[in-house]
Amino acid sequence: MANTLQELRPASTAVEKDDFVIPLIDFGPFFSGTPSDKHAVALSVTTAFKTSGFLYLKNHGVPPSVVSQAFSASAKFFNRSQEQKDGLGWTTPQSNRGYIATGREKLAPLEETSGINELRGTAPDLKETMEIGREGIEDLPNRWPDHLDDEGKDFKETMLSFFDTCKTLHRHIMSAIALGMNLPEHFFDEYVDAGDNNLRLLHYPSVRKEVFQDNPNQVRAGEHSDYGSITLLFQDRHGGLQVRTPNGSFVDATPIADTIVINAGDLLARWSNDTIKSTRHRVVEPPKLPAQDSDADSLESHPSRYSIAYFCNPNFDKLIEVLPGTYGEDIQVDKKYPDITAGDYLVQRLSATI
Ligand SMILES: O=C(O)CCC(=O)C(=O)O
Ligand SMILES: [Fe+2]
Repeated sequence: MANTLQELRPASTAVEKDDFVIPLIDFGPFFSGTPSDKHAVALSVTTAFKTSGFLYLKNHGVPPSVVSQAFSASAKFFNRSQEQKDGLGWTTPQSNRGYIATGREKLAPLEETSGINELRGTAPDLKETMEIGREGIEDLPNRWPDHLDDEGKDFKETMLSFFDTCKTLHRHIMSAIALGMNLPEHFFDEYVDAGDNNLRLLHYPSVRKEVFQDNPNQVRAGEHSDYGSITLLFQDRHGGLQVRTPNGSFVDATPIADTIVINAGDLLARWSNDTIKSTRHRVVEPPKLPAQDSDADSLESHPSRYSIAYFCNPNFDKLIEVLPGTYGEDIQVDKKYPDITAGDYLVQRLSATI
């Protein structure tokens, strides 16, 4: 049995502050290792989700060239005129597709969404995003720029392919979670095969440093937890992502080349009867650079930052019932949540922030 302390220990540590650790996990053996290697990876992944709620993944099977192609198509998209982007605007939480201009969405913790309009006014998120949903849903078209020009056609092709690549990785990670929770490896397959996921391209425009000096509440993206099952986050090298530790302080989730930051969302926490944690995070002014890059520190503005978040969800029509093994008389834990369909849960959450 692979359940020894040694194998529970993740490969290495990516982020550490006080007792809070975000591991860097090598996913390679999950694909090609022995059954016991695979089990060890699964336990590392699940342990990370149960403790910090976050992990960094390497050897995840998404080639660096595929990631850089997605980043380059994203940068070209945000470089379009405001008029073209507004012409592809986001409309409703039900559709959750299209372009969202700076200041429209204000991410906030669930219990604070009532004050959201006030926050939107004083310190709007300094970001613009493009939301891409599952392709081919009747009445919910993606807002592609393919009718604009060839670059728009390339954008569509790149993003559809990236969506599928991420969808496959989602399935593998859910298999790892299943094994790590003593469920059959393919337990979640029927919950994730539809790919009701959301690909969000993010652009944090270049911003003058005095904006942060003048307003201590100013952030690039407000503190929040994600809504779905897991999020695959690809970040560029600029930094600014921070994760909240249990004592309420924040720790930098510093970019590590060729890794994906993966965090659990609220619906997975609920599904797991809160054995898995959905941890709050935010994006702030980038941290000061190391001495050798100090030239950039003397500039008046921070450069643009790009990131790509792939929000994974269970199929919208699936009923989410608290997972077996996370409650019951034998472990003396109550079932904390009633059943809800994934789609109903997610539309409720999205409606609160826009
Ligand atoms: O841009 C990032 O690094 C994080 C974005 C994020 O957390 C989100 O969009 O939910
Ligand atoms: Fe997030």
